[in-house]
Amino acid sequence: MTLPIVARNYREQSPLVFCLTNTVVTNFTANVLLASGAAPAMTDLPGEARPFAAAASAVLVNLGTPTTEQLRAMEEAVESASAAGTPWVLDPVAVGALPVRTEFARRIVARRPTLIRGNASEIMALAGWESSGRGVDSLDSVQEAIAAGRELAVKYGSVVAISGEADAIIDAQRTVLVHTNGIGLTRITGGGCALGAVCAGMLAVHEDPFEAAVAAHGYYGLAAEKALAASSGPGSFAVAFLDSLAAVEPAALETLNCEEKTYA
Ligand SMILES: Nc1ncnc2c1ncn2[C@@H]1O[C@H](COP(=O)(O)OP(=O)(O)O)[C@@H](O)[C@H]1O
Ligand SMILES: Cc1ncsc1CCOP(=O)(O)O
Repeated sequence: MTLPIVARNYREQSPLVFCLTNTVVTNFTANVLLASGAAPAMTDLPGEARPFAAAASAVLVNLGTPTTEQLRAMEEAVESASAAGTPWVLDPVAVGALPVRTEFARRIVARRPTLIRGNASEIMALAGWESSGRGVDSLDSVQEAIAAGRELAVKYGSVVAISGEADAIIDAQRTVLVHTNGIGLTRITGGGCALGAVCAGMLAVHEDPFEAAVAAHGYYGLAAEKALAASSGPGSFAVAFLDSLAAVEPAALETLNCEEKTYA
């Protein structure tokens, strides 16, 4: 895989990532994109979403705090991104746990996201499986969700990324586990949501979405490890994480601990 090249292209090209995301993590997500070298832009107004999705490098649709109006803007953005060939990421936050977004996510996924990114419970629920999410958190393991992820990948032609102790990246043929220590990210809000934005940016700079997703997870996880070593609790971790995103060298991805899995 060409992971360092993906990260280098990301820094050099600074993709414009249009985020329709939740109110909890908007500011953090913008800072994560800036620190990592991308350009964030947030709007969720119907009427603006359509032209912007066609002009942006990539689009993130995150269902964390949907409003009726935001859902309309998301439909516009997805329609427009699909027509323009703009890569887009679906993050099905709390799908399975809450009804309105679950119905919406199951409908919009049929528009074939370039990448579906979520925790194990969200991916299982999106695939129509029994799951045991607790609000925005997963109570299921990545291993339990891999078969559900593959079902989504086959059905919609999407890459699927499942976050957890190790992150699983899946498409119809391949499954790779990315091993980094991202535990610090589970102690602040937005750790998963901002990862979706970085994934969107990496998709914009590399033609193979599977490799782009692996690179995004690896880069993000390496930054989290560096930040953990430099911090003394969740507050200082959040600040150190931004510094680490800016400091991680693309070449660090050469030695990323990736495990290719084969399943029957
Ligand atoms: N148990 C864990 N140990 C180490 N890192 C984790 C663990 N769970 C999640 N992470 C990391 O935290 C980040 C956010 O993942 P997660 O918390 O699963 O997302 P979400 O916020 O969507 O539930 C990812 O980079 C993931 O690798
Ligand atoms: C707490 C919360 N509630 C609705 S969205 C959200 C943010 C969740 O962010 P993450 O799952 O990335 O920590």
